[in-house]
Amino acid sequence: MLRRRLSSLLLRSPCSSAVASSIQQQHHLLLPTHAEKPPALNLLRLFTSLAGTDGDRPFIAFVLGGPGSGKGTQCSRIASDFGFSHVSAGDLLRNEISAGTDQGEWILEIIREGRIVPSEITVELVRKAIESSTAKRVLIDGFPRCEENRIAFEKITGTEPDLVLFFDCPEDEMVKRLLSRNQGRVDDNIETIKKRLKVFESLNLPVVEYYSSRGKAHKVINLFILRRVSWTGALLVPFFYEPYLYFFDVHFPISFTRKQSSTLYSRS
Ligand SMILES: Nc1ncnc2c1ncn2[C@@H]1O[C@H](COP(=O)(O)OP(=O)(O)O)[C@@H](O)[C@H]1O
Ligand SMILES: O=c1ccn([C@@H]2O[C@H](COP(=O)(O)OP(=O)(O)O)[C@@H](O)[C@H]2O)c(=O)[nH]1
Ligand SMILES: [Mg+2]
Repeated sequence: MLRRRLSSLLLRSPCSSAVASSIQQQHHLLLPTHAEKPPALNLLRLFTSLAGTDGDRPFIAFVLGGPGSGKGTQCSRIASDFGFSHVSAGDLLRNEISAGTDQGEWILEIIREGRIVPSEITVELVRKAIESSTAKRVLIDGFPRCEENRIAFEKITGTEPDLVLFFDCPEDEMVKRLLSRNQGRVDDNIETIKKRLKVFESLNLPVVEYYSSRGKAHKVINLFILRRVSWTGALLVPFFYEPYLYFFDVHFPISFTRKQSSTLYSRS
């Protein structure tokens, strides 16, 4: 309750809109002119709305972003605050490994090498998780990882996501976070991280771009900006120190070309 009140204050705060508009300006040049841009989406309004509560299937949001961009952290928060079910594709795969299933060993090797597990495995795991969830709204964290995943999911389930959130975060920040994540993961070492970043850029960004061209993807600027600002001692309150990015009301359509997106990512 307190969190929601704080967040609505934050949404209205001049500080957040100033930072938002400066970020928007910063990225403005990267955005090509599209005749029809999807309307900006108020994430908080969406999370608290009744979207997805009256159909035969849940409201589905894909949550994409580079490794370490904060998908898992923020999904847990959104799920507990707004009643979403949180389906993490990576966790589903890791469960297979720890359950010692036939395919577990093979999955472990793929994850260790930072590659993408074949669609027939992941789509099935994600599909079952969605089906067994009783929630009206589901966050699918870290899937689809590539166009092939996306096409297989849409074909097998006959479903498209209602929304795609793209967590934007510079590479150096992602690397720093992964190296200090301390979850004992076989893929959080610098060699595998480099491979994962390459896979993200070459295979996962096209999925974001696909949904962006269909007006479904929305970029969420990562809180690292607020964290940096906060160290400057600007008008900030303690809860800014928490990685609480989804309340930071910056959301605008993503529409950048591959070349432009790599510029974005290679910026330090
Ligand atoms: N906005 C943030 N600012 C700083 N650290 C963060 C932020 N979001 C997540 N983290 C930290 O970064 C690491 C990676 O986050 P995680 O949510 O696991 O990312 P992903 O699921 O995208 O790989 C975790 O240790 C998490 O605590
Ligand atoms: O749909 C998916 C999700 C994950 N992975 C594999 O699982 C690893 C870890 O995924 P997770 O989403 O947990 O990593 P994160 O991006 O959250 O750090 C990835 O690098 C891939 O090797 C995959 O192949 N397909
Ligand atoms: Mg994760």
